[in-house]
Amino acid sequence: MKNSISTKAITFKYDESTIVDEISLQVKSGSFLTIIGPNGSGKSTLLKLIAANLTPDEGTILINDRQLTSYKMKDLAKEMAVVPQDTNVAYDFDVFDIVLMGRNPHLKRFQKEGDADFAIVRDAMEQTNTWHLRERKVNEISGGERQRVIIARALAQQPKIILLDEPTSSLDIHHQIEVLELLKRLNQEKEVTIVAVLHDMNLAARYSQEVLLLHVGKIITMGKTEDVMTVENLQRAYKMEMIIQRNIYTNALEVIPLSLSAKKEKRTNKKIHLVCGGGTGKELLQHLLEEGYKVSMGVVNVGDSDWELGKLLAIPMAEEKPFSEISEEALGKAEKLANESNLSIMTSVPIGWGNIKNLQLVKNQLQQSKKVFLYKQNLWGERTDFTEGRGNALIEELKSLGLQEISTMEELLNQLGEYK
Ligand SMILES: Nc1ncnc2c1ncn2[C@@H]1O[C@H](COP(=O)(O)OP(=O)(O)OP(=O)(O)O)[C@@H](O)[C@H]1O
Repeated sequence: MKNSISTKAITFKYDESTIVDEISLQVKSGSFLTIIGPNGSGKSTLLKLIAANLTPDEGTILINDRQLTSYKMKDLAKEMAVVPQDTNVAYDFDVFDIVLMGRNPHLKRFQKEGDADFAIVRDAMEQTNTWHLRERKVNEISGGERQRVIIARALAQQPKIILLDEPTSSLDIHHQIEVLELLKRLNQEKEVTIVAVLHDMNLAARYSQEVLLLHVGKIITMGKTEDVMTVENLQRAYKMEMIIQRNIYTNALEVIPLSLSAKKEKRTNKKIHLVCGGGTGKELLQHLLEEGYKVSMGVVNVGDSDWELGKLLAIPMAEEKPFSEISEEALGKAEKLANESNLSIMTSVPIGWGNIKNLQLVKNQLQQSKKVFLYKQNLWGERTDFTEGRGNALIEELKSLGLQEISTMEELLNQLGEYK
């Protein structure tokens, strides 16, 4: 398959600062590539170089296997349309006329637009949901409406390649999806090559087949979305902790940022063991990690939502098979983790015959004079004991052994502060 875009070691400097640093890349014809990277990494500059709005200091750019510099502007506009980040328009034309300008590259000198051109313009405006704006002045519509008008103009150009710089930045969630679905359709049905700068990594993962990750003017990696969007790659570029999972509805990769490294100065060697389950530990786990504690968990059942988060965060866990009673082996592992911790916290996990042995674990900790807090969340009302009273009776016994009940996160974190 031939390349739509090919750059060879392009470098661009503003004054003495190198903004794009010897970038070589190939975009195959019919690809949907998104460019991601932190602020100032050079995404817009790279796009402007490919769009011929800027000229590289070094290196060459080919568009459809032909030197970019050899194109006349009009010929280039037949091959490639550009939707810039800034969609302000210098002249106050009607919206319809702005979109009609997209037909200019296809007209001969002094040739007037014909019915076919008007039909193409109408179609482009309908696809971008802008037809109703046609008689409005382009600078008297909202930023999001104008963004869609400029996309309509790009469609009217009927190019083989569309470059877009943050095409969804001013759009509400409905129009974001509408525009991206439209780009996906153009890509799949008309084989238009799409290259878009997107800040939203989740949209990038959902719509593009390929991702280019840029960092201080260099490519960290470029390739299939799954290969690029890994915790390791994204952490290198964005310098923060995150988890990546598949969205249960779209099955697309989803990045969930965790504000952990912000609190590095809080790091402590104190360990806390969490006895939780059924999602009762998720919020607490995140707070504990943010406060710098090392956390272990268990016993939790495999597949449980606390277990899932623990897995994603590589938390040491004592685990048991799904829907199974806690085995001696799993209990032993949890005991070991709890023994290695400075203290334990039990959440308001409902007690059933499957997990009642976790109370034994708590009892053992208390009997060794170790501190154990009961975080009383009141998530389930009074329905937390499914063992005909055995669980509640055990909890009363644990309280008499020193289990300390706390009912707010704030108070719990304050109390833990004493153990730092
Ligand atoms: N006209 C300019 N003159 C001087 N420096 C510039 C100019 N335009 C951009 N820069 C600098 O070039 C670097 C890259 O900018 P660019 O807009 O390409 O980054 P970006 O990755 O698109 O960022 P963002 O995510 O914030 O849009 C930045 O440090 C920016 O300050």
